[in-house]
Amino acid sequence: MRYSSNAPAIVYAAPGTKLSVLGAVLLLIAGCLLGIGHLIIELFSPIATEPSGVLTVHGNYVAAAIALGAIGGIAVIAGIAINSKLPASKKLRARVRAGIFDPRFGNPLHLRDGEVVPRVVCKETEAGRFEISISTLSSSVDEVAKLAECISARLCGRFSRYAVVLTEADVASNHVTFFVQDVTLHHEIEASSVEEMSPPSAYELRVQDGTNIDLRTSGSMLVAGKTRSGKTTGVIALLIQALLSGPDEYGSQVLIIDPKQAELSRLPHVVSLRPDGDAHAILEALALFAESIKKRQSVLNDRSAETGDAVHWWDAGFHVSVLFLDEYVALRTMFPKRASKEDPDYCLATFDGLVKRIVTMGASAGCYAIISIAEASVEEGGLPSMVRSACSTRILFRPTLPEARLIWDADRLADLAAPRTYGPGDAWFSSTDGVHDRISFVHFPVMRFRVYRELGRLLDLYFIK
Ligand SMILES: Nc1ncnc2c1ncn2[C@@H]1O[C@H](COP(=O)(O)OP(=O)(O)OP(=O)(O)O)[C@@H](O)[C@H]1O
Repeated sequence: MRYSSNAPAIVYAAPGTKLSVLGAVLLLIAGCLLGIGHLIIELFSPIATEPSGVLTVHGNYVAAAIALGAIGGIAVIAGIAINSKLPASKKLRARVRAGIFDPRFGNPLHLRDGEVVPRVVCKETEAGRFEISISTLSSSVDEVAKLAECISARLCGRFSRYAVVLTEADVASNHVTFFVQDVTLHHEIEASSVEEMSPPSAYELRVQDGTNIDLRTSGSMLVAGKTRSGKTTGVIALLIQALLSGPDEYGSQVLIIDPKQAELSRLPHVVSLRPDGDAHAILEALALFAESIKKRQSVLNDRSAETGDAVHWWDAGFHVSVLFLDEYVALRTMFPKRASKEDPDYCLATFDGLVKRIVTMGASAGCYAIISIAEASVEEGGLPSMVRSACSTRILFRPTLPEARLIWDADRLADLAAPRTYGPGDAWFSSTDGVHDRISFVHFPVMRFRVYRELGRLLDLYFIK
């Protein structure tokens, strides 16, 4: 199809609308024919020498009007029926095409007369989510990507709750995909008791309805966000799920390290700094966690040798083992940069070495670190690039684009649609599980029970077992 600056609006309408308009035109013509037939009778019957001839002509007009009226009526009804049965994706496609190509809406792609109009494909990926793909046939990727606002502006009426949340160009720059979703639809989990937080399986952690972290295909997690963004509550939602799985016989742990000496550090089995700032206990706990990875891996290796095939932790009856390092950047500053002769292991290098071992080696033995940083906008050097790249699940609470740039590569963010105003528990999330590789919006569980008390109770139960 080619662009025309004089094209009438109907050209870009949905097929049902086109049929209804055609039906309406036929009805109009039928009305005119009836009128003409009536006029013929009125004007010519008094003066005609052969009245039967006038009646025949009138009869022909009436017959034509009835035929056209019937066809027109059927076309109008069929058009309405087609429109009502049309899938939402097709309706959205028609609306977007009109918004982009109908000259009345301003020709945002600056197409010239006779130019081929880009192909628009729209599919509904799940309830309340659509992907609109527009080819870069006659315009550059940048020009097409700028259509996000124009598309959002066309999302009115039944699509008024929808917005473009992400724009992404394909690798070959052949088309740009706009991710449109119902921004009022809530997928969040609301749990009124801790039991409702049970994980769906031994290797999955629930984030929201339809979004789980699949630990089989992802590694350690990086969690960032400003203070009061819901970061700690979000991590607790994950820890509770690990605790509800219970310990296994292979040395699984739920180890919480909280250097802030805040609410978390008051819970049982949480490792914190000594009041004088000494962090030996933290290094010891990390060393034990790293040691447990070795032991678990050797169990898996023995099983693999026995069966002659790779045995995964989730097949071997292991439960997930989690290390939560709260305020990671602040925690690093607690360790001396240089060790003393008397205590050669007490230094930042030892801490970094242990964290590196855990995040790089842990996943294959079912051991995952959750590393939280208070602000994503940490100075360079605060968040070692090794940690950033090793953490394959990344979560940013109450995100802003400048913060997101420190968590994700710029090319993955360039296409994120204008950020909205986010509240506590709102986050951008990505994971390397093949499903959530693209950054998406999530809301972490709303837990309507005494979270810290339940966390403490579950920690006690976990370590008693
Ligand atoms: N998933 C959620 N949904 C709705 N509100 C939430 C959610 N998580 C947290 N909140 C609200 O946000 C407040 C701050 O949460 P939280 O303490 O987890 O933030 P934080 O980022 O860890 O802050 P800080 O760094 O100060 O500890 C909570 O008191 C709660 O009211």
